[in-house]
Amino acid sequence: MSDIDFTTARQRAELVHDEAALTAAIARVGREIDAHLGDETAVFLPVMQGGLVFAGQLATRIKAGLEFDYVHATRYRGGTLGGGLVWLRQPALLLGGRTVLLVDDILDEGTTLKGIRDFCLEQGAQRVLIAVLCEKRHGRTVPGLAADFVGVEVPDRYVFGFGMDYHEQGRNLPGIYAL
Ligand SMILES: O=P(O)(O)OC[C@H]1O[C@H](OP(=O)(O)OP(=O)(O)O)[C@H](O)[C@@H]1O
Ligand SMILES: Nc1nc2[nH]cnc2c(=O)[nH]1
Repeated sequence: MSDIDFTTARQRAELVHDEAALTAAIARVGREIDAHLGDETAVFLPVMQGGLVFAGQLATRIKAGLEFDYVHATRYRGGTLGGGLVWLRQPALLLGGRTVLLVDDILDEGTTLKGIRDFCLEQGAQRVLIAVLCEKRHGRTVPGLAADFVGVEVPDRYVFGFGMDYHEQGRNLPGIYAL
C-alpha cells in the first residue's frame, strides 16, 4: 500500500462500521462475556495501543468481576506490514490459575494474540479468552488461534479508526474505515 498522508487516506477510505454499529456490537460482546464468565472474576488485559478504545468501552458493558492490567506488544510499529512481535510491557499481575480476558482491536493474521495468549498460558493462566473489536476474515490466520468474542467483521483491506492507526494517526476516529 502506498504511503499516502493521513488526510488523503481518511478522504479515500470507506466507512465500514459507524459509531452506532460499534456501540451495539460492544454491548453484545459484553453480554456474551458476562454469560461466559458468570460469577468468575477475570484479569482484563487490553493489548496496547490498539486495544485501548475498545477495552475502555467494553469494560463498562461487563458486569462480571474484572481485575485490570494491560500488556503492550506490537508487530506493525506504525507501519502497515507485520513483523515479529516486540514486547514493550508484560502484565504486572500474577496470572497463575487465573482466567485472562485478552482485549484487542483486531484479529488479522493472529500472530500478536497468539504470542500473548501463549505467554499467559506459560505464566500459568488457567484459561485465556480473547475478545476483539473486529476480525478480518481471509483464511490467513495462524493455526490454533481463534477469538472467543468478536464485535464485527472487516474486509481484507487495511482498516483504521476506533483504536486502529494509519501510520499512528486516526486511532480516535469513532468508526472503522477501510482503505
Ligand atoms: O493479528 P495480527 O496480524 O498480529 O495483527 C493484529 C495486531 O496488530 C495491531 O497492533 P500493532 O502491532 O499495529 O500495534 P498497535 O496496537 O500499537 O497499533 C493490532 O492492535 C493487533 O494487536
Ligand atoms: N490499523 C491496523 N492495524 C492492523 N494490524 C493488523 N491488521 C491491521 C489493520 O488492518 N489495521
